[in-house]
Amino acid sequence: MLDISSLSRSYDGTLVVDDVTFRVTPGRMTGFVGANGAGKTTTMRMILGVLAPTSGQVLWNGSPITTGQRRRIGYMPEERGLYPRMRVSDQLVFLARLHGVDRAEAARRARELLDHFDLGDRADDVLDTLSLGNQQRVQIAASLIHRPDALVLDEPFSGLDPVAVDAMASLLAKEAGDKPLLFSSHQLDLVERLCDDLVILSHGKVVAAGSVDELRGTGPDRYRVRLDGSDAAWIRGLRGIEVKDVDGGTALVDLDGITPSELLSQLVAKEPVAEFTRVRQPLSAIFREVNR
Ligand SMILES: Nc1ncnc2c1ncn2[C@@H]1O[C@H](COP(=O)(O)OP(=O)(O)OP(=O)(O)O)[C@@H](O)[C@H]1O
Repeated sequence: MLDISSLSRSYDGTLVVDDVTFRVTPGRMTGFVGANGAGKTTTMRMILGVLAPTSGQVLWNGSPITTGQRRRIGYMPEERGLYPRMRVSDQLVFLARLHGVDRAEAARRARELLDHFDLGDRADDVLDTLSLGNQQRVQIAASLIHRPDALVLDEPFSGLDPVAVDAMASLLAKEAGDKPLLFSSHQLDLVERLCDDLVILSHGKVVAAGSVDELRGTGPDRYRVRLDGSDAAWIRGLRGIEVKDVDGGTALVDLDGITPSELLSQLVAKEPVAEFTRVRQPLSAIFREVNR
């Protein structure tokens, strides 16, 4: 269990991470989102210990994290940091060796990851001869090379095409298994699809955190209603709802003091109902709301 506890960081007296607290639960993918400059990278650097917090701490299984435990985190830094002129496999073996993995195991693990990532035939190529997307895959492989106990990945999916994103995401989920996995992203649709939990940062503060399901359920109690008839305008006259939109036989309504069954009863009393669906907020709406 990885806990970020009241972490703050200031630069020249300006707080850029402000009392940030959240949990990265093992076995659940946690997405870390926020506008440019919100403080995601700074927070991740403090988790890894490459940047000292002004105050607060990082806990591993309830106790302040040690240097040894930090070394067991797989980190993909924003600035990346592989050697462009080094062969792909040599690079992975080198990184594994830095983590204390013996040479034979490092070579085996590098081969295994490259095969998983469909890069087996590029193992002996120099990194910068690979496409940017494939270099990105190698970066992800590098964060996994020492079989880490947790993963902290800064924008791991940037630059990948949608098919590669899905492939990488399922490999990451498999590799992470029941370990904590935190990743930052600007791609909200992707975060919504992949993550179990979400932390939204705005101007250095956590403005929303929880399971994606919980967060999407926090908006208005909104329903889409499709009637058999061609004009749903009459529902504006019903009590206990606020009609947001009417388009032919379809209407979007927020409940305002009545239950869904009460609304449905009022509707069917007048006309057959072809569809009655709860509309959950997309993540993009929550994101806009908290960043206002
Ligand atoms: N070394 C530094 N010196 C001064 N200010 C810094 C330094 N590093 C980061 N900052 C500032 O801290 C704030 C947070 O930056 P950070 O990189 O953590 O945001 P971010 O959420 O990762 O942004 P992005 O999504 O654009 O990568 C920004 O205002 C940035 O300018």
